[in-house]
Amino acid sequence: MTSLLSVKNLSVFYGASAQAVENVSFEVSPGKVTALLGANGAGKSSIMKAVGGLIPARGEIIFDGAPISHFPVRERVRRGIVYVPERREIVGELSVRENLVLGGYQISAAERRNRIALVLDLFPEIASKVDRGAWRLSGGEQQMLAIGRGLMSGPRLLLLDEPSLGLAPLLVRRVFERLGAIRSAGELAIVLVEQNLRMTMRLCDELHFLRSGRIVGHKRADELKDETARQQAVDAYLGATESEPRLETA
Ligand SMILES: Nc1ncnc2c1ncn2[C@@H]1O[C@H](COP(=O)(O)OP(=O)(O)OP(=O)(O)O)[C@@H](O)[C@H]1O
Repeated sequence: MTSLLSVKNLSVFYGASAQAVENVSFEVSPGKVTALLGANGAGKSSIMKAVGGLIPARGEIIFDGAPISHFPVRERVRRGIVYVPERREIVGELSVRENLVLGGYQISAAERRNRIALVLDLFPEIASKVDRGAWRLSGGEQQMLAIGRGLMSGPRLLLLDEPSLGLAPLLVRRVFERLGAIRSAGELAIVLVEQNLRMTMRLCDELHFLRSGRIVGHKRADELKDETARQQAVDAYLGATESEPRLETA
């Protein structure tokens, strides 16, 4: 299958000498979920932000056959790439609806109304609170709003940075259920950064393991179906030399 996203020899530097990502290459096919796994500081968010255009990077980023490295965020969003950041960054002072409108700032008013209806359909938890201040939502609801806002522009590639961060296990399950629904609905591809390996396994097709800014391993989800295989992958790619491994296998 032709790739939707092709990342080639991506490197990210913070300052002249601090290299956070080193020659990372991977492909994402339309409609597939790709996970980036690794301990804290491995470079996962930096890769996502570089693809989303939020930070500068070296290397090639090809989206839908076109090089996009020189495009600003706005143009990447227009082409269908949306980054949903790790800490949600919803605007608490605005209502749930207004937050969704922000996500659809590039589309027509009619399209925006349709998209809001679709998002609220997908996330009934926030549908009943659509005219309330977003600050009143629970952590899980805020995460749903952040994902919903990401969906407003009708993306073809959603970059989801730790959607389960700080959520109780039941809410993690709910968020992942909805991601499963988004996934089965169509051609939307997702690149997911997650610490929860078990949930990620259920959702994703491909997994890339990162350590110190490099991809050190790759598995298809079907190669990691049983606990032993998962543990072996964690030990081989993430475990021993990381000072602080933080990958939930349960
Ligand atoms: N704005 C920044 N300025 C300087 N260094 C940074 C900046 N952002 C990240 N880094 C460094 O780059 C490296 C990779 O960070 P990054 O946030 O990409 O890792 P991560 O795998 O997403 O970590 P986590 O799971 O903790 O979010 C780390 O060493 C981090 O300290």
